[in-house]
Amino acid sequence: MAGLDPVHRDFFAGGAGEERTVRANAAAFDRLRLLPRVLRATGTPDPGLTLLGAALPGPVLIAPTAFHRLAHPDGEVATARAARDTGTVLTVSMAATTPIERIADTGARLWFQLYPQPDRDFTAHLVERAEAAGVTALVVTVDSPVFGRRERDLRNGFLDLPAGLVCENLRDPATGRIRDIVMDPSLGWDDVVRLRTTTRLPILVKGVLHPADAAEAVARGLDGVIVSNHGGRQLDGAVATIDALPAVAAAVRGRIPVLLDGGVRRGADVVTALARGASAVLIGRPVLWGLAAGGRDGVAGVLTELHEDVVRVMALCGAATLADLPPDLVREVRP
Ligand SMILES: Cc1cc2nc3c(=O)[nH]c(=O)nc-3n(C[C@H](O)[C@H](O)[C@H](O)COP(=O)(O)O)c2cc1C
Ligand SMILES: CCCCCCC(=O)C(=O)O
Repeated sequence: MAGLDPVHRDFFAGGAGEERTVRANAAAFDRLRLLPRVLRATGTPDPGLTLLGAALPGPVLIAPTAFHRLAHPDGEVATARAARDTGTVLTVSMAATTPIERIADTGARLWFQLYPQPDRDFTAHLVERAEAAGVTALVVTVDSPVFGRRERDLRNGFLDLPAGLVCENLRDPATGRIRDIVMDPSLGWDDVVRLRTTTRLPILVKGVLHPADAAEAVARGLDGVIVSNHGGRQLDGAVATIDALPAVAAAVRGRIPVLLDGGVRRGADVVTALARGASAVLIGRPVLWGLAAGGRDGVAGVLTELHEDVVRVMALCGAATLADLPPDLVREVRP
């Protein structure tokens, strides 16, 4: 990407270990094909949906990604303006480089992603701050008991943000200092459920791949699961998300929304994920590339093109609405 420091580009593009899971997310979509229906007189398809009580124009949301000001000086504010102007949700990373209040000032619909910290009081403060800023859901990332081994970053010596950039939402209210993010290997289901004592926001768990964990999320009264392997940045060798999705959807049986991220790049990928049981999808890196290329306009361009592609693919599959995307629309082919 022109203008993007190669070290930062590697941070955005890279994954853990051999990057097998980064590649697997895309390769798994490549093994799936659509079996379209014809002569359904659909007219122009409507990809709108209601998710956690909110009407959205389409099923593509923005996944939480760290450090947007590495991609563009306007950082998360630019991303939020694009989300607002296209009507989608921006999931703000806990590792955002802009205070949540400034992001919320754009008027975008926001969710807030959280790594629960071992300091439970600080975690409660973070959640209260995000809720006060106006976010409408909490996304708890559960695939990171430890930090993945990101070999590009190790090779590049990328350990710290450049001078002037910090994780603005990690400011300690008592000292004014920025705290480090701690990946907590002692985190358990009880800790996630306990967040209910701090917030009335719906809680989604992000990073679920096993159907038994999805069933546990339902049993624990959580509000949604996001099938995710963190874009291949945590467990290298983890299953591709589109391969994990059908069993997760079967375990959840429609009781709470199932979302998916990882390798979604085209309208056909979105339609494939919805036919396999997702209510909606999220995209990570494409937003960062749009942001690096053109700030707000670059992100809006990525979101608009993908939205239009979803509508086109729905038309070509004979689907008038998202309810017209049954599992038998998707066929697996040999590699
Ligand atoms: C540069 C980068 C930073 C990320 N930061 C976070 C984060 O702070 N919190 C989180 O839960 N996931 C984070 N993720 C994972 C994304 O939310 C998402 O799961 C992944 O990017 C989806 O895959 P895709 O990039 O192929 O669309 C990050 C991903 C990337 C590429
Ligand atoms: C120690 C900083 C943690 C930032 C985490 C961002 C993230 O999740 C990623 O995948 O990168």
